[in-house]
Amino acid sequence: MTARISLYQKAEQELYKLDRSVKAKFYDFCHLFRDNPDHPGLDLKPLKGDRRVFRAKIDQSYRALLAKTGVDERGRENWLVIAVRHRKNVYEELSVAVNRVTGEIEFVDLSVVGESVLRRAGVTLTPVEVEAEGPRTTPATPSEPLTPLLTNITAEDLRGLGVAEQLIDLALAVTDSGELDQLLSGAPLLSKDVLYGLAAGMPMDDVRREITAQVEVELGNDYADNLSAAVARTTVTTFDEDLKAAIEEGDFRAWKIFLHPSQAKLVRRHYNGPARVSGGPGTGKTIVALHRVKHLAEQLPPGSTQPILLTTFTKNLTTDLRARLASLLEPELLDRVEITHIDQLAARVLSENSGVGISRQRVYDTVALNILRQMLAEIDEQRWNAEFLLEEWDQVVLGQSLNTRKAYFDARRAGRGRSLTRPERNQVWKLLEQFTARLEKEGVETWGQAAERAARFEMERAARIEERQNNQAVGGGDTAQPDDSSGRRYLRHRYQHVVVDEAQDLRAAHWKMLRAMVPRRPNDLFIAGDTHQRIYDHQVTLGTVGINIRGRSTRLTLSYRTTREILARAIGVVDPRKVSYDNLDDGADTLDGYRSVLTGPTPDLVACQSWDDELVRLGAVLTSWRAEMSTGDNGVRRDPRGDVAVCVAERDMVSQVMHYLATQVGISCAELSKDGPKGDGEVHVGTMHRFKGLEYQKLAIVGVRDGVIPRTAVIERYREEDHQRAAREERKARSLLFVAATRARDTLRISWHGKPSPYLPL
Ligand SMILES: Nc1ncnc2c1ncn2[C@@H]1O[C@H](COP(=O)(O)OP(=O)(O)OP(=O)(O)O)[C@@H](O)[C@H]1O
Repeated sequence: MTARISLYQKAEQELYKLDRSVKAKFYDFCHLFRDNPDHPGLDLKPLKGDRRVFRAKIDQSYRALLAKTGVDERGRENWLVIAVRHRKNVYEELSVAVNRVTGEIEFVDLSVVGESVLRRAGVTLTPVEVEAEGPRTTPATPSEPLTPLLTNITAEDLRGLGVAEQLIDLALAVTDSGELDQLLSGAPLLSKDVLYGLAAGMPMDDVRREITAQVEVELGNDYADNLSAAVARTTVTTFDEDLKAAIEEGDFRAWKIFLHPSQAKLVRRHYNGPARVSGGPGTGKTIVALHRVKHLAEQLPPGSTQPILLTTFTKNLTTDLRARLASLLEPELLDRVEITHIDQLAARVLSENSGVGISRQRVYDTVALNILRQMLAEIDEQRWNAEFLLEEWDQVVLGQSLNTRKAYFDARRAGRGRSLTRPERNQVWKLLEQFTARLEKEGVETWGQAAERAARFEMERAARIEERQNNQAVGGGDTAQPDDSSGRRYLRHRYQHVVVDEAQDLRAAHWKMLRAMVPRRPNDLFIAGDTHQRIYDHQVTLGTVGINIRGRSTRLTLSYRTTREILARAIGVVDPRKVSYDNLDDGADTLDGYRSVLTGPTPDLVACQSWDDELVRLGAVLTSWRAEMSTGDNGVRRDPRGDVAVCVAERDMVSQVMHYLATQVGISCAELSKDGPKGDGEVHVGTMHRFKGLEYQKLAIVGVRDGVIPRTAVIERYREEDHQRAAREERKARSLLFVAATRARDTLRISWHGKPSPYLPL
């Protein structure tokens, strides 16, 4: 009799942690088991508690726990490996169940539960093998008058929210977060999410709406006994296709195979229009966006016309997205996707339309600001300062595509701080006309201007497409006629689907351009972003640029990247009690319920005497990190290249840090540029802006002092003349530090000299 083997997600995670030699033996075990589950060497036996669960021998010390989930049409038995563990941690009471909310197979690992909790809940565990440790726990004793961690919650509540049956009494017996951690380290995902949510103070209704309802499916009456149907609903790795690779590649492959149910639901959902996913750093927004692209690509017919656009704000992130997508998609599916960063896309639209406009060198706002300053000095303009005018131009004039003075007089200036009288608007308009003429004369345009022009071209095209479709509907011509405006493209929408990552930083013009590039129909735009991480000045209400996400917004709350210790401090930086964040629409976004299941060392917050002192201490820490990381599991040496980074608060510090580390400490560095790391130096060094979207195992942030984070001089100046602008600058500085701090996976160290930044949670 042959068998088919699949692997439960939890079991796969357990495997990652085992010694290489045990992994190899497990692989051999699977081969043997597939050929003949009754092979005497495997010693397959049911447990006494749940007779659907069997144990089998991998080697002298390790056992596999398996559930027989059915027999296929060829008479082959289907087995699911639910756990791989040392024999002393195999107990007769272990069981599998089908979750009443998700309909998925669940295995509750009671072997990790703390003694005191087992005792309070009156649970006894009997080791399967005689020579293993004696029974765990004694019956409940009444002498522990401890207050439960979860109060005002009943067993029935937990059951309704989808907590695994075996965990309910135990969860109610837990008295502190340490016990909860221990209990949940072996728990099914939904139970983990629900219980962590409740423990973090999420109201029950929110847990039901944001966690349980997200993964709920309709189940028939016999769901509890039908393991075969339950396996079909559960994400598993099959032995034939993925198992070897999964074992060999370890955790790095996890996200490619297992999406959290709340992530998977977003990936596969049918949306009647634009949809948005939000969530704190590391909650998997990018992963969801990548899987969404895969899902959309799979629905499309073959071809290489790239009907899906995956775009993001910065150039270096497209490199990362491209690499991740290439590892997720077959080449033929990859051919259906274009990956371009948003400015590059705008530039392409402009070059395709170059016959219509003039081509100018594109410059950053800092260059434009200098030109404007110079112009104001030349004409001796004292009433308006350059920063205010540039912002007014970028946000109001360009932001709303205002082409005439009349339009500017009528324009809404919401969020701009001070109001302007009609004569003042007249003055401002005149100065801005002079300024744009000056830019033109110098042969330059800002990226904001370029985006605006590109949006206009695309909107005009969209209008022509619509017109032609209307004509066609009443008996007119073909929609695939050449479009004269570019001469290179046909008159149809560029894309069928657009997926956007880091959405919080896009400009209004970018959104208008994207909106025009894709027809208005289901699944047109999928938008991932977190407004707590907005580090540029572009705040957009999507509704005003024709993108309606109402009723199609979902928030992810579980961080996969950052430890709980790091999150706790990072949340203090954005301080949701003091600062409010938008939801890319008219409402507010929050980080409520944002949590991590990972734990690690408490971040180091280090006060230094001077910048030199900061450098010396940084060098010492990096040296110790290198030593620690170079010796991996089992003493095998490992190259920590690219896993450690130094993030600096001021531009000048990049070269200073790199020079110091290279010459005084002997650590080679790679500067994080707009295109990603330059060279293959061991430690990446860059400014906070460059860290957007990236992650590192260990991260040091240096120079986090008052006056720099935030730039007090700039803020004080604004505070006098433009209150809202000052508040915006402060919020941006908080977000910058928040983005930087949440790039660390395991270890975070923040240092400063002089007075620390007021945003540091000291
Ligand atoms: N289902 C999953 N299984 C395993 N790992 C995951 C999963 N989802 C996300 N991750 C991991 O968590 C980390 C963060 O994911 P991702 O970059 O998608 O988060 P994000 O929400 O886009 O973060 P940020 O807002 O900080 O850019 C990555 O290392 C990713 O591989």
